[in-house]
Amino acid sequence: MSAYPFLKGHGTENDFVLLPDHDGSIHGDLTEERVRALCDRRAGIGGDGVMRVIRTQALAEFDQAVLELHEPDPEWFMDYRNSDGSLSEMCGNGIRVFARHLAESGLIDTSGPVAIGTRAGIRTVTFSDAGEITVDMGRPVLGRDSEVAVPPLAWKATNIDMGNPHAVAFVESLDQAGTLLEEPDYDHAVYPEGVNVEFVVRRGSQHVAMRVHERGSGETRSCGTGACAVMVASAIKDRYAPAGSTPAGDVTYRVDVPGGELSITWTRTDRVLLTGPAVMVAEGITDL
Ligand SMILES: N[C@@H](CCC[C@H](N)C(=O)O)C(=O)O
Repeated sequence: MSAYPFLKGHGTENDFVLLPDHDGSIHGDLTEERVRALCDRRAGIGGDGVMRVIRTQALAEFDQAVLELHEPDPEWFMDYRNSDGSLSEMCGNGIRVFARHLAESGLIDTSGPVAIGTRAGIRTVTFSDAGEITVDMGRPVLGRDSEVAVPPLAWKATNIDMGNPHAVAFVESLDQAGTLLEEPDYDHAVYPEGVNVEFVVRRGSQHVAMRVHERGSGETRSCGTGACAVMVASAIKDRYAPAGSTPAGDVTYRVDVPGGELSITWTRTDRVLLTGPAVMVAEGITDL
């Protein structure tokens, strides 16, 4: 069995195992079963997901094809997998941790914006002097609203795609979501690929708090794409932008998650900018 280097990091306690695989040689070894073993919090390293750090030139055909739809060609690609081994298109906390790792390893120049490839397309990250990282998460796409339920309770859910699917439910109290040990019920016709479900309460003006049940990982302490979906749904509800339109001016919300706090701006040019911390906590060797 080969030995592979790994790193561990988190963004607002949404935690990840990173596998540097610059030339793509471990691709075939990273089975769903191995991802599950790496993410196991008792028998493995533990994490909400695994990110393979690979040069885009070394990507397999499918992911190459995704990136060819987007310009310019980024040097690095975030190959994200949930803790159950399933692939996801995008991870807002993960991409900051991914960028932090590239920066700390001297693999990117952090004096300007850095483009990173994902299955949702290219995302650009910017480093601030204060140590936080801002990700241009692209445009929010609104879909058909539906209902989510934690029986016996059910709520109307706003459908927002941030590169991956989200159902945002405004609740009276975050406790209403219960233990979230089970996946909330959702409309499979609206979300045939599954969905991340966010529960939101208002905390103040342009300030909300959320819990999330992530597709493929269960309840996590934070979700960057989820926080962006929550911000957009809240801004629409607060009439900063009529549904299907953009805000008249840039609008910023604070989004509290169980693992910390994120700041999100929806610009009048329809970009969603996610700002938050990214921390590396460990590194070592694994046989996968
Ligand atoms: N935690 C992430 C999202 C990870 C992927 C998600 N579970 C999915 O399957 O879409 C984030 O910070 O955005």
